[in-house]
Amino acid sequence: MTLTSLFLDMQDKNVLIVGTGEVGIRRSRRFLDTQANVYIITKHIDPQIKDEFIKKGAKFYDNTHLDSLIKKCDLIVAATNNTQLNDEIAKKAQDKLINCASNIELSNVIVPSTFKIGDVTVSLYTGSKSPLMAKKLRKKIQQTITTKDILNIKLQENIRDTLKKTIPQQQDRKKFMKQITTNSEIQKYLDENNLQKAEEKAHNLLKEYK
Ligand SMILES: C[C@@]1(CC(=O)O)c2cc3[nH]c(cc4nc(cc5[nH]c(cc(n2)[C@H]1CCC(=O)O)[C@@](C)(CC(=O)O)[C@@H]5CCC(=O)O)C(CC(=O)O)=C4CCC(=O)O)c(CCC(=O)O)c3CC(=O)O
Ligand SMILES: NC(=O)C1=CN([C@@H]2O[C@H](COP(=O)(O)OP(=O)(O)OC[C@H]3O[C@@H](n4cnc5c(N)ncnc54)[C@H](O)[C@@H]3O)[C@@H](O)[C@H]2O)C=CC1
Repeated sequence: MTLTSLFLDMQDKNVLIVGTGEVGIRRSRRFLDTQANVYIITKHIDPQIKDEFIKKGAKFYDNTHLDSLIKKCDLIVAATNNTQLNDEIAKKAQDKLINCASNIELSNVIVPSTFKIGDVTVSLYTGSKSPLMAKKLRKKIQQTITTKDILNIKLQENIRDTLKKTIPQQQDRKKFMKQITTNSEIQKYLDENNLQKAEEKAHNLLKEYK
């Protein structure tokens, strides 16, 4: 296993997408949403999608700019339906971050199946064995994360700031945090979607703790 999972901050990074079929469009949207500088080489694109992407800051080019854009960019996505061309692009970009949609062997970046709910991002990968199962598992996992989980995260975010100022030892802060996730009154408030009451109770517990 030579892969590890990371979250990259793509803001202001230069990303080149070659090809604007299903995959190229999907990848373009994904990187535009991270506020990367997205450069797109296209032969043909739906004018409505082109407008949407230009509004989000994308810049469009034809094939003659391929070499100079590879040089300029940090991450390259080869997503044409010409697999030979994708391979050539990937080989030229071996010292960059490269996602070759048609050849995993030439990729050093995998685009996982991803969803975001509240402050949680889940990304999963089936080892290039089954993108369809990745999609199915994504939906399955999506259903298991509840509003209450998201509220627990918000509660901990709020209480962590106060804890760092009031409880000096990290191990003690951890103990207190665990207490919050198991306190039945707090959890009942979160069941009722009442974050404010849960916070009040947590702050009261903190006062008692000291
Ligand atoms: C290696 C990888 C690429 C990479 O990282 O660049 C890759 C490769 C390939 N996928 C192919 C096909 C399909 N891909 C999808 C869908 C997704 N594919 C995605 C990721 C990945 N796909 C990476 C591995 C992820 C993993 O293993 O977990 C997802 C998760 C993320 C995303 O793309 O945004 C997204 C689901 C998003 C979601 O909804 O969650 C569907 C389903 C559909 O379209 O509905 C099909 C048709 C069914 C099928 O063919 O299986 C083919 C062509 C095969 C052929 O020619 O026959 C190749 C190339 C090859 O296998 O050679
Ligand atoms: N990684 C993934 O999730 C998936 C990968 N694939 C693979 O990725 C590749 C792309 O798949 P799709 O987007 O579904 O194909 P598609 O057929 O929808 O789109 C291919 C695009 O490449 C463009 N193109 C072809 N030659 C070009 C050139 N010289 N310069 C610029 N653009 C060019 C075409 O105009 C077209 O818009 C295929 O090789 C396919 O096997 C397919 C499905 C999913």
